[in-house]
Amino acid sequence: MRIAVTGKQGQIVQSLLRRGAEMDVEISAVGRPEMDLADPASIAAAFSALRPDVIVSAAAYTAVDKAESEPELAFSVNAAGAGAGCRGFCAIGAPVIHISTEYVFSGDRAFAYSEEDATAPISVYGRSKLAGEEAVAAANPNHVILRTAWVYSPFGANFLKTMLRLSETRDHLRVVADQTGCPTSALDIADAILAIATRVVADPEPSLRGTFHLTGSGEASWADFAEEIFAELSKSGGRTVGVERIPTADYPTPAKRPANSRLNGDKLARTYGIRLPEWKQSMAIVMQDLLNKGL
Ligand SMILES: NC(=O)C1=CN([C@@H]2O[C@H](COP(=O)(O)OP(=O)(O)OC[C@H]3O[C@@H](n4cnc5c(N)ncnc54)[C@H](OP(=O)(O)O)[C@@H]3O)[C@@H](O)[C@H]2O)C=CC1
Ligand SMILES: Cc1cn([C@H]2C[C@H](O)[C@@H](COP(=O)(O)OP(=O)(O)O[C@H]3O[C@@H](C)C(=O)[C@@H](O)[C@H]3O)O2)c(=O)[nH]c1=O
Repeated sequence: MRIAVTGKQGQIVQSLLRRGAEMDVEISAVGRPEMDLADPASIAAAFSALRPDVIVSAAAYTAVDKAESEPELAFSVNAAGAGAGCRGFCAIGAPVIHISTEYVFSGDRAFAYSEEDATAPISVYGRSKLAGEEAVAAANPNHVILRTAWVYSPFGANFLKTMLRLSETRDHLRVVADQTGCPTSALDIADAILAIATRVVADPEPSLRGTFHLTGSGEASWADFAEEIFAELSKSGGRTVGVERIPTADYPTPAKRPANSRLNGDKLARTYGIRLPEWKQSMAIVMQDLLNKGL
């Protein structure tokens, strides 16, 4: 199976490339400078040379706070760019697996969100990703949209690496405790993408298409996540860092985040038999990876 993925340095791209190398799957990463999602002409040109069996649409404008002051760029990459990319993919005839986010929801409800729940994004990033889902679905009926959340990995920028970096200069951090979700390892997402790709390439069954939720199992607040990171760090002989649990109101940011970021993964479990491991288990693996590299 040949896979093309958009983006080069992103967490999910890098995780897919690692898993692809381990499992001997051919994966081509297509991204800047040759392919810029803000430049539709570059998308068509980049894909005309490729003949993948499946495309993973993983590139996105992911700077949640910055998007509030750059809405045009966020929309051109996450909505118009994602849609233009998928029209190109559709011409190739390949199915597309598009990655989206729980930030398409408002976070106002008390339970984990299902695929049928109404979307109502509260940030520019969330609105641009929702517009991207709509553009992808309109461009290519042969699609799987995977909504995930709170992604971390040994690669790129993420909350886990931010906590480790900040802990180098501080023995105490203030972290919000009233937003709940589930931390999700990009390596686990890569495993799921490869399993889903294998199925959609081989089987035209309509129920394998559509929107699915995919996060680590269990739940946490950002403060729980930070405490677990520092517990792992200290277990490995590293620094001791205290976490002060604070309300969102005490950590003002340009973009609003959903109070409830939890996603219900039952549909994916039912359809594909995929459920990701408990988040603490996966986090320990990523921490070990980073600590082995001396980070
Ligand atoms: N991070 C998270 O917590 C979550 C992420 N998601 C979604 O998952 C997907 C992957 O996220 P993640 O791996 O964390 O992303 P990263 O922020 O790690 O990387 C973003 C990727 O998008 C590429 N990119 C950004 N702008 C452009 C552009 N104009 N043209 C081409 N490529 C571009 C980057 O390119 P380059 O290689 O040049 O740097 C990079 O490869 C995204 O769709 C995101 O919305 C969903 C839920 C949670
Ligand atoms: C650095 C820091 C953040 N926080 C809070 C702010 C915020 O509410 C929360 C997470 O902050 P971040 O900016 O790292 O996370 P954020 O960029 O909002 O993460 C999101 O990224 C996009 C791409 C997604 O799709 C989402 O699923 C989600 O993972 O932690 C603290 O409370 N203390 C701190 O020291």
